[in-house]
Amino acid sequence: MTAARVKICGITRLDQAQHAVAAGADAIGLVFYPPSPRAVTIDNARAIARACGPFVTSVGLFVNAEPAQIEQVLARVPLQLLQFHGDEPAEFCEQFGRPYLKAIRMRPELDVVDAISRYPSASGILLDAYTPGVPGGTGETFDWARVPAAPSVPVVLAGGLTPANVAEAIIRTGCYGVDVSGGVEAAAGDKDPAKVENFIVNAQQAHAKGE
Ligand SMILES: O=C(O)c1ccccc1NCC(=O)[C@H](O)[C@H](O)COP(=O)(O)O
Repeated sequence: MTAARVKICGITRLDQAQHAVAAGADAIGLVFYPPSPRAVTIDNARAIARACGPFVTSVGLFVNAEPAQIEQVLARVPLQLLQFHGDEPAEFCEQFGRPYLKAIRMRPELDVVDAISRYPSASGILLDAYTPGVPGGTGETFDWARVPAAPSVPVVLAGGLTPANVAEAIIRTGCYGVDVSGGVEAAAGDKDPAKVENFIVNAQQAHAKGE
C-alpha cells in the first residue's frame, strides 16, 4: 500500500513552496481565482512552479474560468495538473488536453458515486466540503463516511484538514491523497512552516498505522 499523497494548496510564496517540497509535499496548488486571498499572479506562479522541480506536481486551480484565461496561464506556467473547482462539466475540463482533478463539493443531497461517474476522464476527484457561496478553502470538514469505499478514480480528500485530524481522515477513508489549505496557515495565503511539516509527517504516519 502506498502512503497517501499530500497536496499543499494555496501556496503564494516561493520560499513557502520550497519549504513544503523540502518537507515532503507531493504537490502544491496555485490558485488562479482572483477573489481568493490565495490567488497568485502568472509571474509568481511561474517562479513557484519552476522552483518546485519536475518531480513535484504543480497544480493550477481554476473556478469557472474562461478557457482563454486558462490557456494564458498554461502558456507561461509549467503545470502538470489542472484542478477545476467550480461547476465545469467533463467536456470543459478535457478541452485543454491536460490531466485534471475535478473538485466535487459535498452538498448534503449529493449522490457522490454518480457525481464522480460524470468525470471518467479525470485523473482524480477531489472531495471538498460544501459551504453555500464559497467555492473552496472553507476550512470546513464533511462527513468522511460519505467517501466511497471503492471509487472508480483516485480520491483526494479535502476540507478542514489539519495536522491534528489528517491521520484519522486517511485511516477512515483510505483516500489516495489529502489536500489542505487553511489548516496549515498562519493567515490566509501564508503557510505556517511548522504546521506544514506536522501535516505531512502525520499523513505519512497514518499510512503506517493503516497498513
Ligand atoms: O483556497 C482557496 O482560497 C480556494 C478558493 C476557491 C476555490 C478553491 C480554493 N481552494 C481549493 C483547495 O483545493 C483547498 O485546499 C480545499 O478547498 C480545502 O481547503 P481547506 O478547507 O482550507 O483546507
